[in-house]
Amino acid sequence: MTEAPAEGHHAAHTWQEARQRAFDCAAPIPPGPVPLRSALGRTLAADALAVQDMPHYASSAMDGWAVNGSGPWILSEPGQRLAPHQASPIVTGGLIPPGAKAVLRSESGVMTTDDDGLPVLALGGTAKPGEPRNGQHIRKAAEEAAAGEVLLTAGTVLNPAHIALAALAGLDQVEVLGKPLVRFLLTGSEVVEQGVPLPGQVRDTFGPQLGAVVELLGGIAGEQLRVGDNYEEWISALQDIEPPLDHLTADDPYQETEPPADVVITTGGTGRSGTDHFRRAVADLGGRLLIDGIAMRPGHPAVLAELPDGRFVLGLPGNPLAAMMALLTVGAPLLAALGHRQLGGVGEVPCGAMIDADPGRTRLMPFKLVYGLASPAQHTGPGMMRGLAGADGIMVVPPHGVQLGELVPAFALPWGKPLPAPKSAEDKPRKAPARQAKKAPSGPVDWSALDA
Ligand SMILES: Nc1nc2c(c(=O)[nH]1)N[C@H]1C(S)=C(S)[C@@H](COP(=O)(O)OP(=O)(O)OC[C@H]3O[C@@H](n4cnc5c(N)ncnc54)[C@H](O)[C@@H]3O)O[C@H]1N2
Ligand code: MOO
Repeated sequence: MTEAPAEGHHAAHTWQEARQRAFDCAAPIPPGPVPLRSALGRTLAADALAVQDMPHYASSAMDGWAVNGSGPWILSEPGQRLAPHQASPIVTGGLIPPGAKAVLRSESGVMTTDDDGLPVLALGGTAKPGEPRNGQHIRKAAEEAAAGEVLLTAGTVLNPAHIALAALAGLDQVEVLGKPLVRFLLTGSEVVEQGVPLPGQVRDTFGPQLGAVVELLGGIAGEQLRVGDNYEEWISALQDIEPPLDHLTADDPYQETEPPADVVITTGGTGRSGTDHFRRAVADLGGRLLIDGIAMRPGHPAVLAELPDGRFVLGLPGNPLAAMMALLTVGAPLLAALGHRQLGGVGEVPCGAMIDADPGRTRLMPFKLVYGLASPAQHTGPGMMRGLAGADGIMVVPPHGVQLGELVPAFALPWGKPLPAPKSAEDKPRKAPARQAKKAPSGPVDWSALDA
């Protein structure tokens, strides 16, 4: 389907084309090892095996004495081989000495003397008859797993217990599917990071937000770099957006420092004014544009490029809501492709309003669900965040508009609940024929909640 070009002078992709192109242009990042401390939420690319028996030695489960045979026992030095009727002190987790058959808990034994006045250990205290049974209170070697046993299978999404198990198994790192590392280049000399902005200044919405959204979209949020509106700053930031050298810790075998980014997300500078440098910077670096504008609103100036070193650069418009819509349209499929995931589906919701046509462009409208109908949110200007902050999802309104009650394509927010499942056939609203203006049904819908 070809839509008319969006505002401006260049042919843009449709919303659907842009999503698909962002997904198709990237290949999954190959698997690689990560240290256990970075493995949470990662997907195992290969089975994780026990490096050695677990536990790898027989140990005591109690504080007390390792004993051989029945009492009374003559005490010997800890760690030495025990002959029958010998015992030696041991603590929980201690290595069971050769010859030991069981562990007597400290509360079940007493030190006393034999007929010759020599010190011996005898049953006493809370000891039960027959205590200790053979093997009692000994954690046998390999009782959890034998060396080489598969503990976690490929495909497992690692939770904290999996990571602890891998550590217990003697692993320092695990092989996981690739996950895109994203760095941020936030531009604009009018942007301030804290306090109340003066006229002409604007509070930065991206710094506190983008990393979190990228993580929700399956990326790893890396460093943020800020530059003003000067072209030289822009280009050197895009060239050198690798971490500063003082982050390098040469003696850390697991690299505390970030590896090169897979994706750089820039904010602002996508327009075509003198201070908007995205396209020129990409061209000067020898990169190529993959998406140059999208026939959608808001977010139409979004750009996606690939640099000669393989990094993708996603240019988000400076307007905060526009940037989010561009990120969900282009960034989400790109990160999914790089991260071994499928292109997210687009669902449908019944529309709670009639939305006029806007030839040539798709509109992305934050909506709230009111009695099961998607009602366009208020406060959704490209520079506003209030509508999105309270939204249940985003409607993808086609250029020809939507009739009241008609099903409209929609997607859930990365931080929100999934869209409600479509209702059964009988109570599913009918798809109204496109472009056919119908009168709004005067059915028994209570709109009072919309005023809330
Ligand atoms: N003549 C035209 N002007 C504009 C067009 C157009 O088609 N023709 N499109 C408008 C649309 S739509 C958008 S979106 C913006 C895109 O602008 P840029 O990507 O070049 O972004 P900037 O100009 O740098 O900033 C736009 C706006 O966003 C604010 N901003 C920037 N960074 C932040 C931040 N970190 N936090 C909050 N707000 C930020 C900035 O102050 C501007 O108000 O172009 C329109 N113009
Ligand atoms: O398309 Mo702009 O991105 O509306 O704010």
